[in-house]
Amino acid sequence: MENRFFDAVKGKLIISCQALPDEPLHSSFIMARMARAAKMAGAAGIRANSVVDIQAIQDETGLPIIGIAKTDYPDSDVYITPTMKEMRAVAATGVEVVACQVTGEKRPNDEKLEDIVKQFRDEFPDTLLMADTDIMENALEADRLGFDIIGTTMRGYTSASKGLNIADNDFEYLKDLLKKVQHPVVAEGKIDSPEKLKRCLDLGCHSVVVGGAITRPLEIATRFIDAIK
Ligand SMILES: CC(=O)N[C@H](C=O)[C@@H](O)[C@H](O)[C@H](O)COP(=O)(O)O
Repeated sequence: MENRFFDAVKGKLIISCQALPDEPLHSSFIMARMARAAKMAGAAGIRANSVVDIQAIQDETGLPIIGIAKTDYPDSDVYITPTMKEMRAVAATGVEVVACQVTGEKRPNDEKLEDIVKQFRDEFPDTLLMADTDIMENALEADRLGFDIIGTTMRGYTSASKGLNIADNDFEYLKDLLKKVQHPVVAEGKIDSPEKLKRCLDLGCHSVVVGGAITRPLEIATRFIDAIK
């Protein structure tokens, strides 16, 4: 089966529609409506968390989806689709891409990333794999392991990348990453303005994911409130 993802999103915007249980909009119904708005605005794809949200968004939009399952385990800091169990559940929805965290940290149950990739390829040969990375070392490891897409999702969110922002020094890190990896790069994480989206595409990213700046009203409202504090 041909995977439509790369053609569909090339040079375009993917909108992440996510709300965890502790967020005000937590609801598959609401996420599907968010995705409807994203599609109406012209988004080429959606990124979504959890099997139920993914299914609701598939029904609502028919757009290609990057699927994840955020899951906390007591023995690991890796939470984005951390084990083969979540990878399987997400892939079984029929999403075009499954993304998982690649940040060099120990995974739950001591699962090894290399084994997960092999197993996933065996079970889901038509589904693309995206690596949610934080620093160059881990992005290069994902590239070496054959991930189809190198994402910058975790930059600034791990101890190794604390305090860093993808936009630092006019996207210096992204420029370097684009030179060093073989697989297409999808910029994601803290891209919070149309200008930054455009810059990432101009630099050569295959596509860009924007989330909170579009779909998290609490985050958007807080930026306004902070301006008058
Ligand atoms: C670090 C982490 O858990 N990131 C998550 C990954 O799926 C989402 O919470 C983000 O919203 C998504 O990556 C898009 O990024 P931003 O919302 O910054 O545009």
